[in-house]
Amino acid sequence: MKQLEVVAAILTYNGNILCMQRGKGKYPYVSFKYEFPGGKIEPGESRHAALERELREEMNIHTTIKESDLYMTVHHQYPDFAITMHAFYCPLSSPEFIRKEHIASCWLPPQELPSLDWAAADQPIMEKLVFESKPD
Ligand SMILES: Nc1nc2c([nH]c(=O)n2[C@H]2C[C@H](O)[C@@H](COP(=O)(O)OP(=O)(O)OP(=O)(O)O)O2)c(=O)[nH]1
Repeated sequence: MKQLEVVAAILTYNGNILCMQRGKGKYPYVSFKYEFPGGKIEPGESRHAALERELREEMNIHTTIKESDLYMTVHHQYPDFAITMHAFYCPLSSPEFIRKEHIASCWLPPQELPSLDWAAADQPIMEKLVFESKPD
């Protein structure tokens, strides 16, 4: 079974989180799902360098990711492959980006994240963001 190692960014600005919608792809269960932008780590690449590269390539976002900003790692088994996904927290100083690969995007406050149709691997990350945003 193919095993992917993926990095993804929880991009935040003004208390909102950037949600990106994938287009149609090879696998129906990830097609059109919402996700955190990122992608596969290339051989020899560190996690933070991979994520910085993906954000530049996919969105023209130039930012620095620190290993200490790791928010959560999830393992998920899809029908045709398994992924390990490392999600990094990444506050932005500007909400500007170019949507090069996704078909839609939106900024949402954490409590509204469950209104979108997320990729299954993202579900635990999304739920943690919602939980941690609740007042005590
Ligand atoms: N980037 C990203 N990928 C995710 C997330 N959740 C999730 O299940 N994935 C899956 C979808 C893809 O099958 C895989 C790798 O992401 P990717 O963006 O490089 O995938 P891709 O297949 O579009 O890339 P490519 O092969 O065309 O280069 O991880 C997520 O939140 N962000």
